[in-house]
Amino acid sequence: MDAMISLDSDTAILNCIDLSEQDISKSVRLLKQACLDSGFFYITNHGISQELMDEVFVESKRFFHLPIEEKMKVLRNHNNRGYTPILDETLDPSNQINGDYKEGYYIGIEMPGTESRTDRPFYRPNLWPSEEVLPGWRQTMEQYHKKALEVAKAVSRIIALSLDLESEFFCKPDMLGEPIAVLRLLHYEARDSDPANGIYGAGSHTDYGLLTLLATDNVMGLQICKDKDAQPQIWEYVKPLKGGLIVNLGDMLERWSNCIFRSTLHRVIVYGREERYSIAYFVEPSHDCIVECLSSCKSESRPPKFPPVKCATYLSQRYKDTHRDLS
Ligand SMILES: O=C(O)CCC(=O)C(=O)O
Ligand SMILES: [Fe+2]
Repeated sequence: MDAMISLDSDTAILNCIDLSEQDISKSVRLLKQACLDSGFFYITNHGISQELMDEVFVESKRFFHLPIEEKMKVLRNHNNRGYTPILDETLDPSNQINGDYKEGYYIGIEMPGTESRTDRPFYRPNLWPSEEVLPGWRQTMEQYHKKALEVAKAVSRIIALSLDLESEFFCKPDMLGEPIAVLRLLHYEARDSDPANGIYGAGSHTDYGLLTLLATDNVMGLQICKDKDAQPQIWEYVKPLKGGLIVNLGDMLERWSNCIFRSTLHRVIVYGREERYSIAYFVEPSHDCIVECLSSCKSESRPPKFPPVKCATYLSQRYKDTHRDLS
C-alpha cells in the first residue's frame, strides 16, 4: 500500500481521439498507441451534446440528494439494477476494510420479451425512481444510455481496426448487436481517502468488459496504474476533460487480444473533502458471447493465456465478488 495521497502524484498524459476525424488511420494510430501504453484515452466530438451530459449530472445529483428512505425504495435487486448505498461494493477486497465510499445507481439494458426470463439477468427490467419524485429522470437516463451505446460502437470500430480486424467485428449481432451495457451513476462521499488504512473512494480494480466510457465532473480523483504487474505500483491522476469522455479497456478485451491490450488498473482517491460525481458506461458483448482469444492475437510462441469464457458467466462472477450478498 502507498503511504500518502496528495495532489502531487503525476498526471497521466493520455492520447485524445477526435471521433469526428476523417482520417481514420490517424485515429487508429492514436488509439493503438494509447491501448499499448496505458489502456486509457480521451475521446472528443463523440456526438453526445454538452446539454445532455449536463442534464445527466443534474438528474444524478437530484437522485443522490433524495432522503435515504426514498433511495432505499429502489435498492439494488438481484438483477443488479437500482441503488447501491455507500460501502455496498468493495472493488479491492485485499486492500479495503469497509468498502467503497461511494453510492451508485445501475441502469442496464431492458429487452422487450425478456421480463420473465430469469436466466438472462442482464436483460431484465430496470428499477426507476417514481415519476412523481423525479419527473423526467427516466427519459434522460434512457436517452443517455442510447447515445452512449452509439459512441461505444464508434470506438469499438477503431479498436477493431487497431487489432487488424474488420471494423464491424465488435458490432456483430452476438456482440454489441445485443449488448450488455450498464449505465452507472456514481457519487463519492466527501471523505478523504486514506490508502494506508484501506479507505478509498473506489478500490483499485479493472473493468470487466470490452470498454468503459466515463464522464466526470471537474473534481480530480481518478488514478490509473499503467503497469499492473510493477512493484511498487505507480499511480497517476487522470484529469477531467470538459466535454470529452475518458475511455478505458476492460478484461474481456484483454482476453480477446491475449494481453496485447491490457485492462488497466484504476481507482478513485478523494481528497480535500470534496464530493465527486461521475457517470460510467460499461460496455460488454451479448449475454451468450464466448470471449476467446482472437486468431490474430495468438501464435505458436504466444498461445492463448485465458480459456474461453461466456460473457454472462464472467460478469456475474465479478459482480458477485465485489458486491455485498443481497441475501
Ligand atoms: O468514478 C470514476 O472516475 C471511476 C469509476 C470506476 O472506475 C468504476 O465505477 O468502475
Ligand atoms: Fe472502473
